[in-house]
Amino acid sequence: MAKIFIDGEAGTTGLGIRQRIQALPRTYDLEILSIDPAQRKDADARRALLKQADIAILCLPDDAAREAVKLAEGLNVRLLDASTAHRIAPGWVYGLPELDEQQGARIRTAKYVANPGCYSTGAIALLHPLVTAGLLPEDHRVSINAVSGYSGAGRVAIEEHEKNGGPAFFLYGLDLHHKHLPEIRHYSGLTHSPLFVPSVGHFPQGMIVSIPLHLKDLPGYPTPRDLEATLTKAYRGCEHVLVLPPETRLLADALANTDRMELRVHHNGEQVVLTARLDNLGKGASGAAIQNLLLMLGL
Ligand SMILES: NC(=O)C1=CN([C@@H]2O[C@H](COP(=O)(O)OP(=O)(O)OC[C@H]3O[C@@H](n4cnc5c(N)ncnc54)[C@H](OP(=O)(O)O)[C@@H]3O)[C@@H](O)[C@H]2O)C=CC1
Ligand SMILES: CC(=O)N[C@@H](CCC(=O)OP(=O)(O)O)C(=O)O
Repeated sequence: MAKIFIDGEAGTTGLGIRQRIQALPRTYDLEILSIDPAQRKDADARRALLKQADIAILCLPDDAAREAVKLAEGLNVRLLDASTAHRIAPGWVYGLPELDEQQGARIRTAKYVANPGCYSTGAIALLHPLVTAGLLPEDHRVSINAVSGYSGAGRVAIEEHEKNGGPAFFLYGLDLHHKHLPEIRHYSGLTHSPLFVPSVGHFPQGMIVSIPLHLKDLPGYPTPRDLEATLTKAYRGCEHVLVLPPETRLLADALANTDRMELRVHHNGEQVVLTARLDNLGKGASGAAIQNLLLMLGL
């Protein structure tokens, strides 16, 4: 039986992971080690559970995640970190199994796996295959727009939205230094940091990441079909990522409570908008963590 400790189990991501583990078939034989809620921030109590666990999933703010890694030093436990702390850190494997054909195998044997950011999952899934195929030059200057459900900002924001009605819609990250940019740049293969404008709508779960491109600016003037065919080939056989035909209207929360992501190439022949739709708490967080956990366990 594999023992799993979810550090930060009571938070938004932690809760989603616990519910998903509990819903897995019993034959997977997983045991969740839970901490006494009164001791959830006590370093000794956390280390004691890290010592017993085969895998610990860190669902903590970045500083607390870094602290957990220190607490686990010298122990046999493998770590899956949902925070932003280790996404491009040396020695950590990026937990996006669909990144390329080897990524699943890298995750399977890794001691340290970093779960991707929600926006990053959509952006990298759209950009990486196009850069790899040479359709998008590495030094192309890319803009990314995105909207997330309010659960993306954690428990305190959820309470604010649900108690006070919350704002209908807002842009944020307007200093243009969003915390996901380093991983987006690193794993998409771009040499320039994209211009990224995230936003939040007054709906709990869901996300659309969209990337506009002028095809005439790309080498060889590719067609929308070239882009779609490249994405389709990259994700053939992937259970959680689907490349689908364009739509005229895309609802941001249509995949709420699923662990899927849908990619589309919308176009008018000369201009395209690539879109990734997902649940920020599903493929954008807890669903991805379960995918990684099962890979790490060889299940
Ligand atoms: N929400 C999302 O869509 C996504 C979130 N993430 C990442 O997952 C991590 C958790 O986020 P989220 O679940 O939204 O956040 P929440 O605020 O909902 O939950 C964080 C949890 O961590 C606990 N905690 C805080 N400090 C410590 C500590 N020092 N030791 C132990 N426990 C601690 C909190 O307890 P208390 O509330 O009592 O302080 C809370 O239970 C973050 O790094 C976030 O960036 C990743 C992908 C998406
Ligand atoms: C709506 C909202 O605020 N979203 C968060 C990102 C979600 C998240 O916490 O992502 P990671 O921890 O995986 O990086 C933000 O923009 O900071």
